[in-house]
Amino acid sequence: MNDRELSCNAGGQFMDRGRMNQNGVVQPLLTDLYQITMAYAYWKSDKIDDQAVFDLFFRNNPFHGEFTIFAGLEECLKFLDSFHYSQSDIEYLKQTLPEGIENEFFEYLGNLTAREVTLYAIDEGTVAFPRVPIIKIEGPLIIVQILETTLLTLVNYASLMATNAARYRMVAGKHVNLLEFGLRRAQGPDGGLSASKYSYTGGFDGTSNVLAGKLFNIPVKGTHAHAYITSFSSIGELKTRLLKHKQTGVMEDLLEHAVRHRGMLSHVLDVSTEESSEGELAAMVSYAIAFPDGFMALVDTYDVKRSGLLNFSAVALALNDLGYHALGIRIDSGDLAYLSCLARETFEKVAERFKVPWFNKLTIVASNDINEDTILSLNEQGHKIDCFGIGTHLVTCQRQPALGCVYKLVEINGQPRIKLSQDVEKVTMPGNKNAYRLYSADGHALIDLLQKVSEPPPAVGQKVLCRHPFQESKRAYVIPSHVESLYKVYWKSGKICQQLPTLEQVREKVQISLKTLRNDHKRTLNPTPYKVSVSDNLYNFIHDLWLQNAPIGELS
Ligand SMILES: Nc1ncnc2c1ncn2[C@@H]1O[C@H](COP(=O)(O)OP(=O)(O)OP(=O)(O)O)[C@@H](O)[C@H]1O
Ligand SMILES: O=P(O)(O)OC[C@H]1O[C@H](OP(=O)(O)OP(=O)(O)O)[C@H](O)[C@@H]1O
Ligand SMILES: O=C(O)c1cccnc1
Ligand SMILES: [Mg+2]
Repeated sequence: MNDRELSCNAGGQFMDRGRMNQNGVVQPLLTDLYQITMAYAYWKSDKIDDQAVFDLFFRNNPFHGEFTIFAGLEECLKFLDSFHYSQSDIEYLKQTLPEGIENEFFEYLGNLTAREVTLYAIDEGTVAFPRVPIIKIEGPLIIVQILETTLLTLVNYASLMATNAARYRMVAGKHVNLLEFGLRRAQGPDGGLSASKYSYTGGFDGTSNVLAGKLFNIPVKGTHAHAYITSFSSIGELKTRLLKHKQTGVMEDLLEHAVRHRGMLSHVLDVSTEESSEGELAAMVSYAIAFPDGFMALVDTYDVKRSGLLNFSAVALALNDLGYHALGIRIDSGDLAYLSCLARETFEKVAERFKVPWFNKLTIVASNDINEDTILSLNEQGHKIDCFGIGTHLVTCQRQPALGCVYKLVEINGQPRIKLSQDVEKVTMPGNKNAYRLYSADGHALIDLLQKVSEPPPAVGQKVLCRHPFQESKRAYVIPSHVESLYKVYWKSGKICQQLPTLEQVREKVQISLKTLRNDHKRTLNPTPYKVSVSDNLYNFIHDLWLQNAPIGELS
């Protein structure tokens, strides 16, 4: 990937020197104004040396599921690495912030970096659960506060998208190809690029988005649109019919071969050539001449049975005469179960009748408003689809458009902080915590456990009391066969401190991590919630602090 081009292409007008490694729109001013006004107020009240700990976590899994895939970490680290306000940022803030802000504050901002920040995170691509912070950040209050919005925007959609894609992969199974076709429907250009990147992370095989292919090294794939077929209305419009034989190099008339096969096929397939579209035949011939080794045709423009499959088979057999193998078809409307079975039957008939066994293996791509439920339903009905092209519902995350990660202050100057709420679900877990995943002997994740950092980590083979964070009666003893400490230090003293995995490795991690989850946590209908717990010590600490902070009402 050429990082400089990434910046130029994706947000060139905003790019400053030193921000070469990331989409150019990701920069310190990509934040909410209140982070900067708070920074001034903190600064004015002499809080510049205060040390804070913030947790970044979500409260509910998306898509009525019981897991989330954590994604976006690498972008967060690049953001920390390049964090500084440029001269023009400072000029803009001077004009924009309310009058009366002291000039020394702007000098302070101009020198601000993320050097004194420490960021802990779980590995990108790992399954994550509600309330277990996926990122924990420590450092000077002003800078860690300022990072809130940008880190959230980098994690929220990335994780939502990777989770959505992983869910599509789970219902489609390992052997079906999944292509992301959503750029035209995505939430703007940047949403489109992120969608392509994180759907690949979540388990898609490729994208139609060419820039995403170039920037992230994702396989780019595609077929053609109905416009190509409808741009031809008769064979008379074909300006060239000639194609070089792959082996002999002799130029031959591809149309002539196709018309001859079409006549024979009409008997084999029991459809009349009269009813099929001549324009469609012409379009397919011309496309085959352009891509003789990659011929993939859209067959639903007029009528899949009466026209598309007949014309496709005729052109594919014509290509075969000239030494080429077609790739397959795409169906973009109608009953995809029925039509894919019809297409496969057609190919099997042609394979047998014309002695072309590879016809059995032609790829059938299906598209058209596909979502998780459509795939589940197609699976139930039985279908012969090898590849789904999925756009709108994947990239817009139609079933749940936001993940809802939040960023909460949990400790300041060594003192825990708690945010109370009428809604117990929204009460924050105070203090600086560590997170562990406890595994059973068969390798499945049993429970996540949060503890105070001062507590010793749980040990293999030793009984640990795991408590529900808020419901006193819910607790369990767990004897782990394996204990995973979930946090690694990813950023410290101005440096990325771990070898960052490639996108490919994060994609693999997703599948490995999902395998550690029991199937009942992953099923689509009424999945079992995965347990997230706190140690006895942390439980008591939370509840004491809660009581200390909750005002006592008076009735009169
Ligand atoms: N066998 C099937 N089972 C369940 N859903 C299906 C099946 N076949 C197709 N679908 C879905 O049904 C919807 C059909 O869309 P729609 O009603 O727009 O019809 P269409 O086939 O696209 O018609 P048109 O030719 O007018 O575009 C799509 O969302 C598609 O993914
Ligand atoms: O359906 P999606 O999951 O979003 O997948 C992408 C869609 O984009 C293309 O056509 P487009 O929708 O632009 O036009 P069409 O519906 O008229 O084919 C393609 O043919 C798919 O139908
Ligand atoms: O290549 C395709 O078939 C494609 C690409 C984008 C949208 N719909 C289809
Ligand atoms: Mg469509």
